[in-house]
Amino acid sequence: MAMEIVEPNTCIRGCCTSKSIPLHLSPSSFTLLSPIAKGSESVVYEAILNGRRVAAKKPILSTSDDLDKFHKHLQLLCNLDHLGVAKLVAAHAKPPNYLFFFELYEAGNLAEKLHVEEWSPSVDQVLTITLRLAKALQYLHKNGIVHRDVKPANVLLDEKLSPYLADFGLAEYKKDLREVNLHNWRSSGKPTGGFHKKNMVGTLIYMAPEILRKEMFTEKSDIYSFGILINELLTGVVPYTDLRAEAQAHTVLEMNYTEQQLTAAIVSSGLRPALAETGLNIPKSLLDLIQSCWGADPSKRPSSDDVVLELESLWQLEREKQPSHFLETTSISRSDKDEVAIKNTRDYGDNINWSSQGECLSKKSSLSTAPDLKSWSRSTDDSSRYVPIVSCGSFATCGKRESMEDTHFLMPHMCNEENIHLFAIFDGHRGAAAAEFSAKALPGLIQSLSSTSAQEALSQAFVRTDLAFRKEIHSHRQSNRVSQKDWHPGCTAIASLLVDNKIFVANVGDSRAIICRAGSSFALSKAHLATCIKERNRVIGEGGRIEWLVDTWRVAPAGLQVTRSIGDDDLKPAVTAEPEISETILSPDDEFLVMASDGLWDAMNDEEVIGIIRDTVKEPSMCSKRLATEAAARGSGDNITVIVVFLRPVSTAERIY
Ligand SMILES: Nc1ncnc2c1ncn2[C@@H]1O[C@H](COP(=O)(O)OP(=O)(O)OP(=O)(O)O)[C@@H](O)[C@H]1O
Ligand SMILES: [Mn+2]
Ligand SMILES: [Mn+2]
Repeated sequence: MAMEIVEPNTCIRGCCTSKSIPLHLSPSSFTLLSPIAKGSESVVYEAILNGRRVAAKKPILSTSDDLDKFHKHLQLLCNLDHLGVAKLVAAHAKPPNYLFFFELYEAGNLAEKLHVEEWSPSVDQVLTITLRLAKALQYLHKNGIVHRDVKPANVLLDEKLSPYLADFGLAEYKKDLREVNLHNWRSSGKPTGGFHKKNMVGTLIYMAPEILRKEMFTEKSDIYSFGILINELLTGVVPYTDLRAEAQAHTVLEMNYTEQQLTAAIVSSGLRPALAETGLNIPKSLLDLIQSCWGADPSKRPSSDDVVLELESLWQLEREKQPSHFLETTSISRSDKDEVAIKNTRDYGDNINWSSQGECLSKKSSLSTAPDLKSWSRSTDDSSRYVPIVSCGSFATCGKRESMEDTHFLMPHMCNEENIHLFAIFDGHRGAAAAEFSAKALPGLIQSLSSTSAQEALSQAFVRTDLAFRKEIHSHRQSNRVSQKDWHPGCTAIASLLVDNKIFVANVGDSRAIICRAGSSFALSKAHLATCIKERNRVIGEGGRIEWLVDTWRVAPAGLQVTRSIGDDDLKPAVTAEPEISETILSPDDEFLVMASDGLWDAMNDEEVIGIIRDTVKEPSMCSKRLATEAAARGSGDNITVIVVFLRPVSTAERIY
């Protein structure tokens, strides 16, 4: 879509110009939709520009200095054009709207990908990503620009997971750096927004020692940050929070480093994040490269040209190793506890993107009625009530299985409501289609039902997700996009909705949720399995068949162990999507909530789960990761997804160090 350029194509002051990027936009050409992220210096929205989905970055402009900065930022962005740099597609530089429009990068930023989704890239992926980013840095440095804020949160990913360097809010031309360096630049280096703000000491951990000492900033400082970033990609660990690297972790953990102490240790004692371990197929020369990038002396660090050359040769070597690598991964065997009686069922609908189908439904339903989640709070109008302070994290792994059929989402502060949070896990069977669809469809449906009670909204949303998914499958079957006519994918679903001091848990299937209350476990849901007499009778009462198949009671003929689910078209209505819902009032006794798919509960009981969280650093995603890893180590053969939600504030020291 080519956008019209109105001449003269300049900003209102005349200082920004571009041949290809439109700088005049009529107010009707764009619409801001929901916010994607709130940074320290801007809010980023999903937006529509001339009918196309884009990201709109709206800087927070409060002083005339900020306005000067906006123009400088725009001048710089107008001059950038590189495959590895987030693309500016248009800008609006007139009062009252100052907006940058960028290409929308669907997979979000690299920090969230690593630490929220717990993505662990292969060495090959790390090399592909870092090579592209190194080329972007090389391009900037060649053009006399230093980025000054290189970190995973400022790397955006498209759906193919190709990286784009973003956020030029602190970037400067080298020629202007002298002046900037004289200015106490730290005043502009605020901690970063969103996920980071909650979890770490801002940008500090990516800053080169010379900057921490408040000396000159050069392009070699970008190289330092880049070294930290490569290592973070390889380890999946937020710098200086590593628990696996015994020696360093202990200094950092036990000494309760403050921001200043950490700075001092980086500057004077050469403290660095724990280096990735060679054991994991990581080439030694990559580790050498990281260490030379984060060396203390800037003049000894490689230039971006050097880094590109080195990464290019490593990437080549890795490519040559590829074939044998593939052989290794395909020889893993599959053991399907749930699906012994089910024919091989994967891949039939592989050309369909079930996530985006679900998302469509979610969008449609949330647009149809303006959500008013506050109404759930209003119904409990005791103003003196206790309200938990929530922090959440998750971890998901496919474990010993070949494919991942679990999905989940975390929506703290849903729709920007301070005290409303939604968390859910879906465990797919007979393929991942239903789980992928439901994880995207459910949030919008729940929002659209905010005019009813919280229980009713949950219940209706489950039922409607099920109906919509089965309708979708049906229509694909009709249009022959699903090649296998008797393919009936399904999933379990568990959703916890926190509204002020109440928690509502809706469940179908065998995922579970518990809270730790005054030190003991308290179940918020119960599993729906054919081994449970009440469920068995219900299924039979609704015309279903229960048989002893292979090793246990199952719903026939498909052989499903769970008696409630979303999808499973062939077993409806007996295998219902109507959830059981519990309502629990929270008090200061309640420490944390744990939700997990059966992969966890098969390997440990409630007390063990609570015990493990007790002796893990109080950071929810680390707790989730430890639980899942422990369950896998104990032999759980299934996909494992864990969500941990702390219901009381944990001190920064407990959380980070
Ligand atoms: N084009 C985009 N596509 C998708 N997501 C984006 C895009 N631009 C920004 N985001 C999201 O918004 C977040 C903040 O963007 P950005 O870093 O540009 O803002 P900022 O206010 O400068 O933040 P910071 O706090 O890092 O200074 C990013 O980390 C990313 O998650
Ligand atoms: Mn940023
Ligand atoms: Mn920024």
